[in-house]
Amino acid sequence: MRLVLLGPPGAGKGTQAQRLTTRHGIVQLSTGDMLRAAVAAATPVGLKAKDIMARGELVPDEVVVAIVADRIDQPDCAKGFVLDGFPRTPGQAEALGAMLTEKGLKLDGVVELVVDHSALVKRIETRVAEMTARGEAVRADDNPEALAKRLDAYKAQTAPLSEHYRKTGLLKEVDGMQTIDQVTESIDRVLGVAA
Ligand SMILES: Nc1ncnc2c1ncn2[C@@H]1O[C@H](COP(=O)(O)OP(=O)(O)O)[C@@H](O)[C@H]1O
Repeated sequence: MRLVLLGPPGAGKGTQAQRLTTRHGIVQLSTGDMLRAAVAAATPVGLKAKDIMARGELVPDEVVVAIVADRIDQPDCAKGFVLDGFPRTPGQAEALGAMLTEKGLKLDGVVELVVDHSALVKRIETRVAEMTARGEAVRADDNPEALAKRLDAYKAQTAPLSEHYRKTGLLKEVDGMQTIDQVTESIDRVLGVAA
């Protein structure tokens, strides 16, 4: 199964992607996690991405596309994957389409977690408070200024992808305001798969 998870920051993509991996034996490809790993390891990509990410802006398409292209060639992706945080721009969606066509693969679905934007700020504040309480490091972009930018970037560059995938018949919308378990059930339902 090859899936894309769409949804704004704080929509719960990471949580649901994780659940999809354990339930369906596919791998989670989170460009956010891959980029944060590159920043932590101070690789050339990490050095390029660090400040852009901390500001809440988008890393250039060619950087992210190259990372994903390398990753989906790895053997563990053969059984399928769920892309979390990619594609995020029309250019990335086009690059993904080309990449898959070239490999003779296709997407099975694009699941959009539909959430109330006013709830997102609260969710991210809660995530920060919980991580701080556990003594974990908080993400550099989990602050009000960067979050506002991430939401703006989503609205301007990522939200148009819903329309694109609706036209191709791949889009499946799920109410992301339900409980975590209910969202998981709804995803299984729209995909027509049982856990
Ligand atoms: N596909 C992508 N294209 C460009 N930048 C990306 C992409 N994925 C992640 N990033 C960078 O990493 C940051 C964090 O991404 P992510 O972990 O998916 O966070 P969230 O969905 O919570 O905003 C983004 O704000 C952006 O700077």
